[in-house]
Amino acid sequence: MVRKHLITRLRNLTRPASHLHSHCPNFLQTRRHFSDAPPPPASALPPPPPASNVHSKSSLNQTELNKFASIADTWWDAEGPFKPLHVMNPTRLAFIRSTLCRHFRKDPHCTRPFEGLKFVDVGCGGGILSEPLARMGATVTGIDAVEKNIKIAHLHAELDPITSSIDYCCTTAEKLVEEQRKFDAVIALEVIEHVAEPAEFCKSLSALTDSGGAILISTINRSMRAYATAIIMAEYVLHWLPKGTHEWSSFLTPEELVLILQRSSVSVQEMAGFVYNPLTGRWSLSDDIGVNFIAYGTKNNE
Ligand SMILES: C[S@@+](CC[C@H](N)C(=O)[O-])C[C@H]1O[C@@H](n2cnc3c(N)ncnc32)[C@H](O)[C@@H]1O
Ligand SMILES: [Mg+2]
Repeated sequence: MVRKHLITRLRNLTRPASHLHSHCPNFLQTRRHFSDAPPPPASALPPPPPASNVHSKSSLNQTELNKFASIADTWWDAEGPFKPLHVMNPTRLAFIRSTLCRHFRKDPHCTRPFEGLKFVDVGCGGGILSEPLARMGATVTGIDAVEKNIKIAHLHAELDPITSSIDYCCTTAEKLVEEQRKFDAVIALEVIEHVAEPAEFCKSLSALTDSGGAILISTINRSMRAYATAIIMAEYVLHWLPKGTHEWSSFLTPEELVLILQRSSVSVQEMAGFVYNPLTGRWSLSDDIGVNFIAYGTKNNE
């Protein structure tokens, strides 16, 4: 049901941008289905650069990286600043399992459905997503721009023979592109709102994806509700996250993410929201993409 709604919305969204602009003058208004924030000016998205531009700009935003470096030793403290990611993990893994099993025609009920597939976890932090992916059989490369994160991730993964196979490296997506690395699935959860150039970052993620491969990105919608819940509530009232973790202006709306990915040769096939139930303390998948959301896309044939 959730999936049906979103797939119908996505059919409209994933038509070429030029088509939307020329035949659907109300496009910016229809965005309000997804976001209650005022629409950005039409110039908010830069025009696509020429195809010959092979050198991506750096995705590094040193202010953001400093924030993560300062709390790196708390990655595996389930009650620490990364508690929200730990609590969200089963829900986001459910989405990843279901979309990638369909994508790669794997049995979602088997214990190691991703056996034989190469995944890269971009902005892996301490490895809280990389580890379960490895347990599900994937050959995982985890990369992060913060050296301390990679050290923690490596030390933790060493505790278990299955996760000790994860290849952790302190680097960036654009550097892996320069090394001509390719993966079956490229996953970047809760990273894009912390990078310097989201559109360039998506181009790098796309370049890392093998033809026929898949991309998964999760982030926070630039909506008023996200400002109220993901920033005011989470940082200033409930103290789930350190104050200043997120900049509202760095969030992308689902529509912007779809367009940026489209310009990077990635077609978004499905989106889902993550919603928090304060009574159970659990997250679940929803068609409400007004705050936290995840997108699954496929690399177009070039
Ligand atoms: C909120 S954490 C998400 C961690 C992990 N993806 C997860 O969801 O469990 C964001 C991570 O992205 C990393 N990061 C930020 N900018 C990056 C960049 N340009 N390239 C690689 N990693 C980056 C940070 O160091 C941090 O570990
Ligand atoms: Mg974040």
